[in-house]
Amino acid sequence: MLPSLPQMNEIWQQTLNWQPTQKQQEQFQRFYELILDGNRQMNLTRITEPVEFWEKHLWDSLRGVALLFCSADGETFQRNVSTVIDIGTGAGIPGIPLAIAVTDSVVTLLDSTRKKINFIDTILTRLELDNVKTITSRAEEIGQDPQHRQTYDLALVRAVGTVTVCAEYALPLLKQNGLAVIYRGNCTKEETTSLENAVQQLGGAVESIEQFTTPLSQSIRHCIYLRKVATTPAKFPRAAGVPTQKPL
Ligand SMILES: C[S@@+](CC[C@H](N)C(=O)[O-])C[C@H]1O[C@@H](n2cnc3c(N)ncnc32)[C@H](O)[C@@H]1O
Repeated sequence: MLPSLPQMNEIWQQTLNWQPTQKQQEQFQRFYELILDGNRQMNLTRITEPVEFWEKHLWDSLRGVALLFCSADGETFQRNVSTVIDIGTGAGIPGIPLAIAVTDSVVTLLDSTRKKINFIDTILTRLELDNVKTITSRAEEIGQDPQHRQTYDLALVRAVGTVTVCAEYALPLLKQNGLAVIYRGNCTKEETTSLENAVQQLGGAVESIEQFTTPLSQSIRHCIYLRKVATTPAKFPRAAGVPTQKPL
């Protein structure tokens, strides 16, 4: 018998002022089971224990986009988030938890590894998700493709590279005033300084850096929020591999 994810409704309520419906809870469970199953063929995640999966994958994914949920006084912080891209999605994290929770957003999952996108394509129907699109490509390539460049309201990047690399991947894809969320464990002063310099070149600004503690293991996490404040110069993103080899 496959292990069951915990419900954790109280924690969802306290941290996001939101609780999954029965259907969403079932979708989270199915996502978890499909990942455990997929893990037998390829390396999708090392986090397989149900409580840890809930906290490190599901809760962490949605905590980073807390601004999409209603605050305690009923206000939604940011309403116009219809197009979302998850850059370097791997097994669909954080994009699939977001697509399950926020059904009126269309979430594009991007990864350069065809095997991972093929896996996601096979699970989307079983998750009953019709608000998800997938692309096998590199962020450097679609960032220069007019069909994608400057078309997204929100870009998410988790565990893909250094903060400046993530900024170079995300900012070209955002519409004016769009928001990038870079999920991090740590965030050092040196990283913040190099990030400030990089985002200026990319037409962005560091809006905020949030530190928070995870609700069960009490680990420290950071989310860096970048706002697109100007057009990104045409030379960014640079050719495939250059952002990592020569970070801004
Ligand atoms: C460590 S995994 C993180 C997966 C997921 N975001 C998570 O948090 O579990 C990094 C993923 O980014 C993808 N990736 C790395 N560089 C990329 C690029 N330039 N464009 C698109 N995907 C990239 C890799 O193929 C890999 O699946």
